[in-house]
Amino acid sequence: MGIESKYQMKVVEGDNGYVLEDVPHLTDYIPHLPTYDNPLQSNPAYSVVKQYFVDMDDTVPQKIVVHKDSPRGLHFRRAGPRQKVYFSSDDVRACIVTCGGLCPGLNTVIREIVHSLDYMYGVDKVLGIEGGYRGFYAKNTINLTPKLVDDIHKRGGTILGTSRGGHDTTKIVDSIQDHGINQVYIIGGDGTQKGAAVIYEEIRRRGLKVVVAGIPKTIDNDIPVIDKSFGFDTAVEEAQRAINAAHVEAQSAENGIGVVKLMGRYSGFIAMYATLASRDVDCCLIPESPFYLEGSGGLFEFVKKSLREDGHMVIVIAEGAGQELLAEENSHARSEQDASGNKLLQDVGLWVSQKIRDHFEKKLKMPITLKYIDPTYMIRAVPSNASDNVYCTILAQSCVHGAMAGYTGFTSGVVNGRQTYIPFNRITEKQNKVVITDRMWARLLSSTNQPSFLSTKDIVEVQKGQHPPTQLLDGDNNDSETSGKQNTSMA
Ligand SMILES: Nc1ncnc2c1ncn2[C@@H]1O[C@H](COP(=O)(O)OP(=O)(O)OP(=O)(O)O)[C@@H](O)[C@H]1O
Ligand SMILES: O=P(O)(O)OC[C@H]1O[C@](O)(CO)[C@@H](O)[C@@H]1O
Ligand SMILES: [Mg+2]
Repeated sequence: MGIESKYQMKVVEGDNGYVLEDVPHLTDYIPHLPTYDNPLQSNPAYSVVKQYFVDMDDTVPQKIVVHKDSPRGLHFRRAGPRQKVYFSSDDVRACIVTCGGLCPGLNTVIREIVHSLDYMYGVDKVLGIEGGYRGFYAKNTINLTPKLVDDIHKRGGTILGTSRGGHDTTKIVDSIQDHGINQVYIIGGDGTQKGAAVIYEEIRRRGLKVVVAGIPKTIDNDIPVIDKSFGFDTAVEEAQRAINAAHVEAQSAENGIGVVKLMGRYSGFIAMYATLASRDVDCCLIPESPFYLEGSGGLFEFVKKSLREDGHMVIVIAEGAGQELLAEENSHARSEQDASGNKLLQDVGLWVSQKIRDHFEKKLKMPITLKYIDPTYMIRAVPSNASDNVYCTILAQSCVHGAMAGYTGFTSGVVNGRQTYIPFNRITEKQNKVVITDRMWARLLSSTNQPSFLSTKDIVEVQKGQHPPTQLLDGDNNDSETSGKQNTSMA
């Protein structure tokens, strides 16, 4: 096996098409670093566990459904504690920062990093950076102790605060150096991980013995490679309350329609899973599946049919759905961005509700009762549920093991149910989206019986494999079962 560096990517190739996309290590740019026995060796909790330390050669495949002759494909380094560590406990000065929008579980991850560092590795110097990236240079720090963080997992939000924008690489790395920090734990979404990648590069350029480790956070579940992001399950669960309310309202009125808008800027995972979970939703609209209102196979026709058959209906719409329809109508509207450069979306829930009202009440003179529910921030401001708490704990522990072992420039993530270290580039190169030619979307369509909004021409082209490679119809999770996407709890 030979190692070559491609754009700071460590790629190891082996027999039968085996490829390991490895993560950087401090020794890649600082040779002859001293090592220490892992303190877990004398920790009563672990010393009796057989093979607790991860074998250096253990890797995790990205594709788990394979054919007899298919290449073994991409692998990631398996996460977990190593026999040797590259920091003595007394020397570690860690910091934790949370960036981007809120997500259930942020506090759990903070808690578990602090606890893991202290209880497993005897590290008691952990700084909390307040207010996201800009907190490195514009805010005070707080000392995070196991006692201080003991019950923060019961609260929503992040005790450190968060923000968008304000990523000044030089100032951030200067601050890391000034504080003598040598382990940086960065919790955030796709933007945050891009920021972490440039911090890592600058640290490496300066030749510092500082580990940069990311933990992916996003309720949109738009981070690629990993099975799912923490907080997603909680958000889907919380969304059920809004859907239930919409259903009750719709059921109790003549021609009742409940419209629920859920988060999901570019990826409709929350809407898709909330719909699949609920069974009360008749139509789910997501950014990846363009829809139309008028004519055969359109939304109005489906609403009319549902009202005629059931007397009521519930529509779930992801906030990023139908934005192209709104843009067509408001072509003069200025496109605005948030401080991180993310496009600010128009309220599609309000828009579609008004369109339905206009169509049925004004055009068809058919009375309807439409209730629009926008629980947007409610689904992400709650504390994480039990399964997300466990998930956050595992992610945090793995991240700490990797940092202590000297790995850097990595994100801690679960791939096919296994803990891995994934290079930043792989995490940031694209966004994870619902692929509407995947089985999962087909399952949803079969469950709601809603129109697919695809034209016959689209369907024929897809079947013939002639459809142009668009983000809407192509993805590397061509079969969500084979990619492990969202299937950690599925057989
Ligand atoms: N390309 C980039 N390079 C450096 N920093 C970035 C980049 N993109 C975003 N950031 C920084 O990362 C932080 C978070 O980014 P953003 O607001 O897009 O949220 P996010 O991490 O994607 O989370 P989410 O979208 O789930 O809320 C911000 O402080 C932003 O300045
Ligand atoms: O917190 P803000 O800036 O209002 O951003 C909201 C966005 O953040 C997210 O919750 C995560 O990216 C999106 O679903 C949503 O569009
Ligand atoms: Mg983002």
